[in-house]
Amino acid sequence: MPKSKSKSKLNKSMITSITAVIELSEELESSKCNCSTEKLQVLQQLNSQSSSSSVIPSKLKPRKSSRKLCYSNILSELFIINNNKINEQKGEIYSTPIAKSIILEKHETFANQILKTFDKIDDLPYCFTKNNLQTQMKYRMISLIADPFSDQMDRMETSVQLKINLLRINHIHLNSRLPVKIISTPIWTRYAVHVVVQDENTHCLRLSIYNWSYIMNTRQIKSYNYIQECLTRLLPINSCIVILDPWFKMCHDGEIGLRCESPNTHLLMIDFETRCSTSNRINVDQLRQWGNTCYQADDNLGAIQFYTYGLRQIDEQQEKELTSKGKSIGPKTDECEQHRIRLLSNRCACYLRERHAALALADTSILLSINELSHVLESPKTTAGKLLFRCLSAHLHLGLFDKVESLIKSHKFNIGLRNGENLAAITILERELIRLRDENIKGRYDLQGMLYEQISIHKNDKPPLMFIDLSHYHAECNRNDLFEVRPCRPEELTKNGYPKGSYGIYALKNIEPGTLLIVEQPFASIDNRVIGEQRCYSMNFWQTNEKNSTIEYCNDDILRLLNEVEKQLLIGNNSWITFDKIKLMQPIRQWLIERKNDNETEQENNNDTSELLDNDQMLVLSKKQWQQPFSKRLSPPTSHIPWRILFETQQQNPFRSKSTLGWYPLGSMFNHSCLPNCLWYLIGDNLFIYVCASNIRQGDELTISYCPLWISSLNQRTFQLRQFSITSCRCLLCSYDRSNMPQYEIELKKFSNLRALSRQKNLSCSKRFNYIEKLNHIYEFITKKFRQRSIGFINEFIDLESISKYIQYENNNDNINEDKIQTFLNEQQLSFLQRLSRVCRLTIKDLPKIGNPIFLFGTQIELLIHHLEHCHTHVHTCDLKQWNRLLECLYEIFTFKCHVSTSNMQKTLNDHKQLFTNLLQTQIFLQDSSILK
Ligand SMILES: C[S@@+](CC[C@H](N)C(=O)[O-])C[C@H]1O[C@@H](n2cnc3c(N)ncnc32)[C@H](O)[C@@H]1O
Repeated sequence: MPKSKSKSKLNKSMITSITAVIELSEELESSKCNCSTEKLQVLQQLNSQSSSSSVIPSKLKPRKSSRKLCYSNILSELFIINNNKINEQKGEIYSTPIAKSIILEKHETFANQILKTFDKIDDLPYCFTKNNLQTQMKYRMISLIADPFSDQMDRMETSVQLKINLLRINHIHLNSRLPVKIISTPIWTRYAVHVVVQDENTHCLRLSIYNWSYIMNTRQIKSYNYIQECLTRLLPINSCIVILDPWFKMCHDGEIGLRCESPNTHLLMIDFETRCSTSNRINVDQLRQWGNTCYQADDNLGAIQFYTYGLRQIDEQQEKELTSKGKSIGPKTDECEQHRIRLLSNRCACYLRERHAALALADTSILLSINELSHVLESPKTTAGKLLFRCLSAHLHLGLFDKVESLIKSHKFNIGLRNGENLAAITILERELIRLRDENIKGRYDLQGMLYEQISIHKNDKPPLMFIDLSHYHAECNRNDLFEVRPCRPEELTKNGYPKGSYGIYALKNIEPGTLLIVEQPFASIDNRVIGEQRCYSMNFWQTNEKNSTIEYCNDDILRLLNEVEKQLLIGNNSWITFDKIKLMQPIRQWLIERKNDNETEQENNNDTSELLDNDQMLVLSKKQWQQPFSKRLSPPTSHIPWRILFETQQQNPFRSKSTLGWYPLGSMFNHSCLPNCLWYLIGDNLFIYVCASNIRQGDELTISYCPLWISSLNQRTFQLRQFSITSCRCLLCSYDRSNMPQYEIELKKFSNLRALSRQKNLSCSKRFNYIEKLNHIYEFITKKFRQRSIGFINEFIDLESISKYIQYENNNDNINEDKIQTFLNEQQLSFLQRLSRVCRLTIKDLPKIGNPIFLFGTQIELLIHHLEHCHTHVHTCDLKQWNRLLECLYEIFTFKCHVSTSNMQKTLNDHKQLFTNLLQTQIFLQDSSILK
């Protein structure tokens, strides 16, 4: 494509984006939808044939990761918040509240408008919601306590009671409470629930509840109907709630209302809680049914809550009966026990689905504590059978393989397991037990099988239920005999440019390439493919610096993952083990240390001690302390953690694949290097990290790459690393590249410009060839000029090869350069192995011992395989054998010895081909630069 044409096309697309943004902005401004703090806007309808990308401005499309916008000025305009209005009214007391009828009428109009919007969404392909994360960054808190309700009750008791006409506008009333009654049906927009509330004086206000775990999208995406059902259970008309630290504000739409940013900590569902815990209001059966409804919708947090209410009611009933009979301990009634077993079994299923195996095991422990099981097994057969399996699964998930084996063999389990339908299941269980043991103890995984499964799962397939579908479940593996997680020493911090207080992973021994280090299951994860099919995109933005108004934004999937993190914490809060898992992740760890320092400083000040521990000493002390797990009975050092800290943790998280985004606490202790010695990939949501470089000596740091491998441009790598808060990487590659600036970058830029030109469609063969010759010239130049670089220009090598291959298969209609082209291609082919060896820093004498196997990881090996398959006649038989040995060795390393290659050349080639085809389809760290392939 000629330069001018491509430029005009670019301009055109920019104009489209800007126009659409302005249109959107204007629509937002003039919207009649006055009752909402967020306004739903629908972009013009696509005609059914046109692709989404032609209409949605590219800048509006959700990004895979959070990054700075180049259109920040336009967006600043678009998102301008009417601060003036807010400031005008700051602090004023709302002494004459607006009439109830007006508020209710507005609410109804809004409800109708929202309904229409939801209707419209079914017809319209895309819809955008703007979502300002500023308030979440400031006010949203994540609860870390076991019983949030009693914590809220405690806070309520010590707070001052307020009424609506005593509230100050734009003010957060700390240490206060506002008891209110629900007087309208709640309305759900995608981010908030709006409802009208009334105080004891019958004064009314709109209350907007944001970030409510009951209805938020987590790993599960909740349907509109399901959310409506939840809301009728949670906020029925006339029910009472208490708002803690009420925030009364002028909203963006000019309306005055209450805003609750952190309902899990600030909204006391007093009526809901009483209804669920008092047996004469809602009975155990009803609670179980509500739990089952949640469970069917895969809302396991909701289900756990209802089953727990049910169990509590049974306990209370029993206690009451016992005290009324004057007995301290007496026989439990059969009916009660049946109820209890059912509830425990169901709750256990939820815990297993959410991978809280320890909690699941606690729920099944009733089975282990009963000596004579026949009594339990008299309960409906299916319940008892299920509970037995759940008990075994919980043990399996915890890696207690020997225990599972002995339980299966034990007499008491046999009664329940060896009958009819259970027999088949037990056979499967016994088989999977062998596999899981191999995975956990020997680190042997069927990688190719797992990858294949991953690509063959259809996008809309629901993930299998883990406790039944054991074949999809994989054990964790942790070779902590080979490495340690420890704070970096001062000299390591300086050398690598890591921030103060950084941790890293260090080898405890010399480690061979192809050694598996960890297979980790996520703390929380989401399937990020689902979101691509959602019709509603939101622009989640926040200002990093209020003075210069830099606007950043992130994708919906990041918010969904953070909601999932919160959900995991809420589920696991009754055992501190859950928070314990993430407390070492950098931003969380630092926050805890800062808090500890603050608290101690405060204490010291109070004690009037002027002598403070110096900072470094404090860090060392704190680190030791954080490394120890919290005792089960002790609470974490803090009852709430700001959501912002979780957000920052996510900003440093490199672990995502084409299908999954997750938190891996151990994996996230690895630091980055552009020339790493370890590789990682996600298969499903299992994270694999293994050593792939040679020469790892005891004490060496083990590193991974956070960005795609083999990007030659230092600028590009720096840009990518910035999203992980790494401003200037000091690895070997970056240091070398930086020392050769600016020429280094200029030459690469020349290469990439020419590459773009050579990839244009509809070029004549000779023109394309012209570009290829120039490309080759630059490639040769940089290869020589920067020969001291630890690794050659792999991506440029791949590009050149694939463009040359393209020309080989292209119809050459102008015969001008035919001979020249053919000669060039022949030479390229003949010199391929030599050039590959040069770029991957292999020397023939090294064969089959590879200098550094990691250099061959990527599309370059695909090219090698292609070459050996199609051009083997050019290769000397003796050399061919050596290359085959090299490939065999590499295959073992890349699959960390899970798959052994045979000396059958064709098989080795096929194995590699399959592995890399599958990795390319599932991972994002391998760039498929061969676009013309
Ligand atoms: C996923 S964490 C890695 C573990 C972390 N060092 C810790 O102390 O827990 C990522 C963070 O580590 C630091 N980091 C990792 N690799 C780095 C590098 N090559 N240069 C500078 N900082 C790095 C950055 O602060 C980054 O945001």
